[in-house]
Amino acid sequence: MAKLSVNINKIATLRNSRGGNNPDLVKVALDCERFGAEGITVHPRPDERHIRYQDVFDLKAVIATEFNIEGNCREQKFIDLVLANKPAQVTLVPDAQGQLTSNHGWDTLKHRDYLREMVALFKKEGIRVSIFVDPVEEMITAAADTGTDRIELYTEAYATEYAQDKAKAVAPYVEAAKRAQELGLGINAGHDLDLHNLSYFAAQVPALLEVSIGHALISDALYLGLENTVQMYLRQLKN
Ligand SMILES: CC(=O)[C@@H](O)[C@H](O)COP(=O)(O)O
Ligand SMILES: NCC(=O)COP(=O)(O)O
Repeated sequence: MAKLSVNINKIATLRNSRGGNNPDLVKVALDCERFGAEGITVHPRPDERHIRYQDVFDLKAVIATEFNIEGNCREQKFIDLVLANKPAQVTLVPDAQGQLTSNHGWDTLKHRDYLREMVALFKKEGIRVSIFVDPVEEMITAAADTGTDRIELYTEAYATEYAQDKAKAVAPYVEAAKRAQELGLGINAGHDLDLHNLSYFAAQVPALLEVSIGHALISDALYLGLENTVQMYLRQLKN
């Protein structure tokens, strides 16, 4: 069964909107672990609009499951942060500065030499490396040439097309995973996976090791916890 790594970026977004420590990011990470999550994912961005660099140190000190740090290794600050914390896994994502969210995988052909250098740097420190890629055969093949341990398949296209034709939506991911398997690469996946599209993806894509899920999971936590919470507030007003 693929592991679930919970991406807690959105908890930090909410916390930062008031400047205090509510919700408490570290507590949420520990709660996710207590409830069965097998990993915690964060994606610190250069503007620190959600995960702050200090959060990474605070999380690393306490979490017991797999810590996965995602980000763009073109930022020296990101490289230093990862090397200082030595997470179980670093996922290299080619986002531009100020980008709203991740929207494409690496061009592993164009950036093969650079990625090879980055992969070696992190692996030397005992950190597993995963490269974020679109489900395109040449990109998977060139990713293997970098020496990376794993790839993370960027699943936004699957999530968007799922409602219309799920078999067609998943087909490129199945092919990409087969190619990755042939090349000896581990397979992760993420972006816009949710309660509707996840089980089909996990059933169809061979050798899936890990999914990282944030936006939908945190949104669902609000929906599913809202009834209890409203009732608790109402109880406070009764006397
Ligand atoms: C790498 C990836 O797939 C993203 O989903 C990312 O981790 C989310 O980042 P934001 O929370 O900033 O949208
Ligand atoms: N790597 C993908 C991730 O961490 C979470 O993506 P999303 O569920 O927030 O779209």
